[in-house]
Amino acid sequence: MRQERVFFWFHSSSSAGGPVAVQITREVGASGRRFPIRLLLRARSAAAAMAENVELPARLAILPFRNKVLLPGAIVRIRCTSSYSVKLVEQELWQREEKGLIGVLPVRDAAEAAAVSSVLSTGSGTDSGYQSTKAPVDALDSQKQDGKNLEGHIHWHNRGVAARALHLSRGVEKPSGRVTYVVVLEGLCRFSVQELTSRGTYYTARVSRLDMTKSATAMELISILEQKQKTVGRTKVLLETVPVHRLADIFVASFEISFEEQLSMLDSVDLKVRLLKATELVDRHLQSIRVAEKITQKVEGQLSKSQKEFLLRQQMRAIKEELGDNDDDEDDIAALERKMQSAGMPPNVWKHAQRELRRLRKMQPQQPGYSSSRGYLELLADLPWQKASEELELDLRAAKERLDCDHYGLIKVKQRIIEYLAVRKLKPDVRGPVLCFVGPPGVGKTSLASSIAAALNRKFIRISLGGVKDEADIRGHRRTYIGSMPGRLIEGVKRVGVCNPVMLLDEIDKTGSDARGDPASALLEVLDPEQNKAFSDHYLNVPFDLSKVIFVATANRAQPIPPPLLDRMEVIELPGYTPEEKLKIAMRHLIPRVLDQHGLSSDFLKIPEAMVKLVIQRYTREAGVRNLERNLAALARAAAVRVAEQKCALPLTKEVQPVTSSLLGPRLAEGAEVEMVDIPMDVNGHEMSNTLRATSTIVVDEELLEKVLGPPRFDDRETAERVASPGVSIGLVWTSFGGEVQFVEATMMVGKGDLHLTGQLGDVIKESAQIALTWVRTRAVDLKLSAAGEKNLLDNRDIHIHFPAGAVPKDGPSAGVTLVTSLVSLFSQKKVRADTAMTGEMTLRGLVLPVGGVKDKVLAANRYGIKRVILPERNFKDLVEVPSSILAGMEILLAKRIEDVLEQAFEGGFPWRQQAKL
Ligand SMILES: Nc1ncnc2c1ncn2[C@@H]1O[C@H](COP(=O)(O)OP(=O)(O)OP(=O)(O)O)[C@@H](O)[C@H]1O
Repeated sequence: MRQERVFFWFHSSSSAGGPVAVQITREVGASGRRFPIRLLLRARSAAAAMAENVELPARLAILPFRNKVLLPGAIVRIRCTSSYSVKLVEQELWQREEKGLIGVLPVRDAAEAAAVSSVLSTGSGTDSGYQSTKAPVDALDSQKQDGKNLEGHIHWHNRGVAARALHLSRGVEKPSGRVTYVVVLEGLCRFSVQELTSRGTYYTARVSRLDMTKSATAMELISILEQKQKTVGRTKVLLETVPVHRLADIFVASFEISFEEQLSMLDSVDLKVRLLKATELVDRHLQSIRVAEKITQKVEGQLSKSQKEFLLRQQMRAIKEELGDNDDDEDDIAALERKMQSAGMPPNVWKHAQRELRRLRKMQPQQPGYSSSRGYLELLADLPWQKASEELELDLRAAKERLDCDHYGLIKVKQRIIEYLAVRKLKPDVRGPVLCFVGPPGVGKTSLASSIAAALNRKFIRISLGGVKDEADIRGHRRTYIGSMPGRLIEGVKRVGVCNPVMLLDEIDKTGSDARGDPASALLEVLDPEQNKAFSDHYLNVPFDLSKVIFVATANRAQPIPPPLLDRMEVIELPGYTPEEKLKIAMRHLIPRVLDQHGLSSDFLKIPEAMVKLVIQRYTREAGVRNLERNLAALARAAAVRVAEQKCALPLTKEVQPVTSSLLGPRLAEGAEVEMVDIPMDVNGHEMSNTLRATSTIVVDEELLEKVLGPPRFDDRETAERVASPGVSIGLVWTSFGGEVQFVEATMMVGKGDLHLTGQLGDVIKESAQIALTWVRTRAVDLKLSAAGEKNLLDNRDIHIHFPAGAVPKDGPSAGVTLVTSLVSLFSQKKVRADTAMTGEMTLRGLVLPVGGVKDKVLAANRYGIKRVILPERNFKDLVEVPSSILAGMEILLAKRIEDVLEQAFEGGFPWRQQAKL
């Protein structure tokens, strides 16, 4: 058991008074366990008053304090274990009825005393000389030196303090049976030693009280002292209740001062001297506190806020570690904070993030909001607030080369892209229009956008908007929703990791609106350069700057795009490819890519041009090249299987040529030696490839084509078969897949003249059907469509018109003339020509209006092997777009009126000139 001193700092509320230290002594067990501190200040004030009236006996038993002074007013708790002190306490305090007084006398070793006495005796401010009594002591022990004897020569100080016991407790140690005491002593008044005598085991001294002398200056000093020590709480109570002349002792007792200073305080009997000394000590103490404060402030000032935070966090971490509270989660949060710090958020976002982080810190991981809060902060930390890919000086020639290298044809489109890039080069922060590539699937819209990104040395991200009907898909859900997420744009930016990517808004025409809001209006904000500087995502809840992003949009058709959105974009149309273009694309781009994707090279697989042509004609009927690419990939897969099989078979003999078991069989049967060859093979299998090169190159022929791709899916006989009966006509329409050939079938039965329409038709096409029927009915007589005497024939029949490919939704006005032709064919029972397709919108007056997508429509007819196309006359100028190679093999007929269409559509001229056969 040992003792330690504990200081309590009472801080003044005013700036003038510094902190006041109150010292308490407490015990520390052998194991290091600290016993609770009992603050005895309350007792002091009452005791201080009593000390004034204390009657000092002539003799006092003397308890020596080694290197320590007990001052009047101070309280100390000591543990007595030596026989000297135990005896003294037992006889003087324990066994007495009324609690007696004992004298506490400082002692020190003789050598030490000799060294200091000379200094002290001449020192100023001491009102009495330093005289020590030299006496041999056998066994002296005080509070600390348990079991240690004060042997040899020691110096007794000639002044001490009478003390009384405030508390006394007795203990018996087991198994030794040794008695110990714990005494709480309070210093009362000073005395001087007249004579020191040994009385059995301990000393007694004849003493005389040293009374202080009051002086006016002392009171003045006390008032200064009081000013300086404006304290709170218990210390204040102490100041108010303790007589002023005792304060000096009390304060000094609570300071950490040297033994010499303590002695000199003890020796200062005169109040004036004592207070002067106390003031000096208090001053010194205050100064040291102020200096310490100043230093701390200076250091604090130098530390930036974040450094300070870092230090505090480190401390907190250390404390938690000490408490065993430091789990992985804390580490995670610290890592998250580091990540947030390096994310480069703008100040307002950083503040917001800090607030959220503080919330997260207070939460337990099991708490419901924890993971959502964490996910949110992760997003904030992951978003590229500042991070951008470095834009190199744009080399237009290189960009052009890149576009040419990636894409065949598309000359106009590439030209427009180069113009766009040139403007960006001259004015990098230009708020140019958003490019929107419109065209059927597989014509290279996506790959063009990625080429733009490559040319600008920016990252590329594709955001699919197909089927997005909910505004929240674009803007995210508010965090109040369970499972809320950021919108696709913010998610995309997070994924790409830079704030200036090329962002492809794919299939912008496929967004729709419903009760859950309008995604197009959110897109308006995104595409508006004025607004996208502070794009607000509901989940993110803080603005994000999208102005550095280059947006490119794609759509299959421009028509469904809401006009305000279309207005913000520059539409670049990519029409479908002609068979020749497809062939070139396949030979130059698709085949090398497909071979590469399948780990093959042209040494293994050769697809001759003629075969590619066959694939285009017989296995695909599309505007783009996606299916073509798919079919080529199927060929490559089949080849890969063969090559892999050959790899297994080859090691049998090096003479195997070609590697087939049919050849190998007879040779082995003849008894030829089979020589085993080791074919060295590196990691990429190059050696193997070289060996195989000589042996087998698969060349695709018609047979292999059918084997792999199956029987041809399309041929030119289809149209002839489908228009084999009256009532069927061939139209050309424009769908999201580009130009298409659309058959229209009409039939009639006895009824009330109703019109039935089937085939997933939209409102516009339904209305076209009504218009067409009305047109035909009103002209039935002129057209000689009804038999004599059966004027109302058409009124007594129900008409059913069906558009095959019933699963595909259809809409648009350009089926008008096709519908009329189909009805006329039905009523006249004449077949339309199988080699003729038509397109054109009609009105009730019968005019054929110009239509859009002429090039695509002509290309579609070409794909179906249709040789004649009837177009409204006004579409004449659009024919320039149609490649001459296509036009060369076709007959384009221009119609001014519907009658012109009818005249061309039927075999043998005008059907209405003949008698209708109903
Ligand atoms: N002119 C071309 N030159 C070379 N390759 C092309 C060309 N046009 C298309 N391709 C290739 O065809 C494939 C399909 O193109 P892409 O995915 O860009 O089509 P898309 O028009 O974006 O289709 P979707 O509308 O379905 O998104 C890609 O592999 C692309 O490289």
